[in-house]
Amino acid sequence: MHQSISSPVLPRTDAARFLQACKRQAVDATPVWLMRQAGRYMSEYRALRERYGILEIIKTPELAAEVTLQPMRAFDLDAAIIFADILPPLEGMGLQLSFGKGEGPIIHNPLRTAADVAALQVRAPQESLGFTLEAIKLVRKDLGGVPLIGFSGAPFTLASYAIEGGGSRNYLYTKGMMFSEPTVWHSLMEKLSEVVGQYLLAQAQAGAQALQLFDSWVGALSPADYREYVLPYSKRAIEIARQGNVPLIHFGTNTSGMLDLIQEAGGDVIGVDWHIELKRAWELLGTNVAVQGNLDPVVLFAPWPEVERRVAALLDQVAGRPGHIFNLGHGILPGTPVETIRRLVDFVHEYSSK
Ligand SMILES: Cc1c2[nH]c(c1CCC(=O)O)Cc1[nH]c(c(CCC(=O)O)c1C)Cc1[nH]c(c(CCC(=O)O)c1C)Cc1[nH]c(c(C)c1CCC(=O)O)C2
Repeated sequence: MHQSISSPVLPRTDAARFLQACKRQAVDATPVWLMRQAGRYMSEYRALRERYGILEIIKTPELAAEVTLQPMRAFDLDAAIIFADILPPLEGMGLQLSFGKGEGPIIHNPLRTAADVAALQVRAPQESLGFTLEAIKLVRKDLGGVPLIGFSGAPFTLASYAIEGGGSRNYLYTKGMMFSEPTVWHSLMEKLSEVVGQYLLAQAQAGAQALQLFDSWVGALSPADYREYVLPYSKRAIEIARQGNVPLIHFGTNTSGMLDLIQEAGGDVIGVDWHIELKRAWELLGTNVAVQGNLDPVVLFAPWPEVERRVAALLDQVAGRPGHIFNLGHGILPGTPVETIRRLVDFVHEYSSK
């Protein structure tokens, strides 16, 4: 790979802010980063995607590092997130993954039987996911002190892709295994919690200064099912990751009815979506955690004055309480205007520092 592909990021922001907020310390301005901040809404990303597939980018550390830096050069963000995806750990376990054109991820040999689960391998992340660990080391050199977030899918969300074979609306096969074959389910979740925990820990050891666990689809479960079939495994993964001694953000969507359980599973920061007022979420969670969120990503398609009004209202809800990290409630959508992102990041800093 040619060296000149990545140029360093000049830190404009106060590099300490994001990690201070994770620890609920006072900050000069609310830190902001955005889930899926590298991606198709940026022309720089689309240009690289014309030449390389998404898995090719993820598995080439120089390219993954470059894509990680693209939004950092364009916006005054307070943290970078390593460019990867939640699904490659499943490849390491023996599942065949591809990204179909415009259809999202496909697992070609989904898990359906006890034998499928028994055949899954638990390999060391250094062996199966070394490319992301390498990308973390590369990108740290160019970040000028701005913190880098490593991440993993959570056991439930990974199980849902592994069992359904892709995205899903009703999780019939996933819940089918959970409800009808609980022994198989528990054995799968045991393996996944080990893989996820070790992967997060390895990312911290490679240089990630914070970690995020994405349990994107866990809101599909009832609180009772979460408690019985998921919580112990997310908790186990987080316990392993904690040996890395970096703050951990525990994120899910549609979790308003089980925030207490998400918190019980662990995390220094709880990520919430827009189905609950941020202030109310924080009241339910109590004073021992920081919060991240929670603007509806579709708001960013509105005219700027409307975006500004809503962002100000969100910041007002939690003003004066240390430990808020501004983010969307879920990932940036393709087609989001780049100029709105630029104004959003600057406005969060400006408004919250007054
Ligand atoms: C569920 C999930 C996935 N991947 C991820 C999640 C959890 C977060 C969430 O809930 O949104 C996480 C993810 N995926 C990607 C990142 C990169 C880091 C960042 O946030 O900038 C992160 C953090 C790159 C990606 N992962 C993917 C893209 C787009 C693919 C492309 O470039 O063609 C990117 C930038 C592909 C992907 N990957 C996944 C899907 C469903 C898809 C297809 C749908 C889509 O295109 O958005 C699985």
